[in-house]
Amino acid sequence: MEHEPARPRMWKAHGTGNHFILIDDPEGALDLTAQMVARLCDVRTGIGADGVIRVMQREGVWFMDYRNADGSIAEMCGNGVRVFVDHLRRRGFVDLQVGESLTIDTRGGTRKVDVISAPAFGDDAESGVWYRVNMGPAVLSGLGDMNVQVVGVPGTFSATRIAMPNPHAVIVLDSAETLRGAILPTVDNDEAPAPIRATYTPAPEAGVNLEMIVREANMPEPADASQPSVLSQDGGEAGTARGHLLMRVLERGVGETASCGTGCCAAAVAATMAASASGDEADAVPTSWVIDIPGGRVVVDCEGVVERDADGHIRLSPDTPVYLSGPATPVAEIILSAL
Ligand SMILES: N[C@H](CCC[C@H](N)C(=O)O)C(=O)O
Repeated sequence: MEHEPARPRMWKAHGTGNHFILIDDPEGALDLTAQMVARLCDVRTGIGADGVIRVMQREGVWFMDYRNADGSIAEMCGNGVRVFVDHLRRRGFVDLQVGESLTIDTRGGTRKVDVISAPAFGDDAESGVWYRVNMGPAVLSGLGDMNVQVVGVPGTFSATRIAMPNPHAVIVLDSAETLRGAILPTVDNDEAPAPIRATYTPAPEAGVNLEMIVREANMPEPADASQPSVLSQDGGEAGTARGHLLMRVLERGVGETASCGTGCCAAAVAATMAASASGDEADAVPTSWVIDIPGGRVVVDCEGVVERDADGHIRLSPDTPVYLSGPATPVAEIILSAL
């Protein structure tokens, strides 16, 4: 008797509202097409997700095969890395306790992930765990060479473009109210109806993720100086100046999402560059940022990433990594009926 090939097992999980379908494929046997990814991610006729993560191994190393909701391939996904490692732990693929680390592989290179205790301001009572990811160095791809217009936000904004290594354009808005007023499509920007499309001049050839940030004057409670930093658990500098950002994001290949990990890293680096350029005393420039996105809160640490060369010009260190810390939350195991 002929047997149907076993269907791959799938799960749904999110990292601060950036939601993913995980497909177990340890042997890398599945032929995952762009069309399959797009069908799974369709919120009406599929499961609905911002992206698909195929859980596989390459030469004995766990590899995050990440795809955007439209089926396109991205180099990296910061929230995805946390969700990926959390899934490996829950499935028993790895044995990893708080205080331990795992190095995984992605198209953007290897990433070391520490399992840490959730900080006091995290809302992760269930697991009590956060993940802190070494996201590698940020690369400056352009400063003031791209203008951005967003529907609902008056004016034209000069972008700070940063590769993490996926491409990001960060613009700074003046207030939380302005940020709330932005109208963003829920599909890839190029596919959106013209009246709600964000405009990039010049248009980025391989697309771009857009981050809109607002710097808040005050730290959120209770994440003030009296709280232990999630960063200090791994040698982060006690007394590092901290800042607070609000952010919304328009993801390449997806549309507006509730969170973007690589985008938060790009935003933190851009905010540190802006604070350095505004002439703040070096030790008052925040290098650790609490970032509130619509789907929750993450922390980005970029100590030593923004440097000044001998002529006083701001540049990014090619060797110093950016760290992203945040939660990972399982949602469901999926049994497909159709698709
Ligand atoms: N749409 C992005 C990839 C998703 C990254 C994001 N979800 C994250 O958490 O880093 C891109 O095409 O570059």
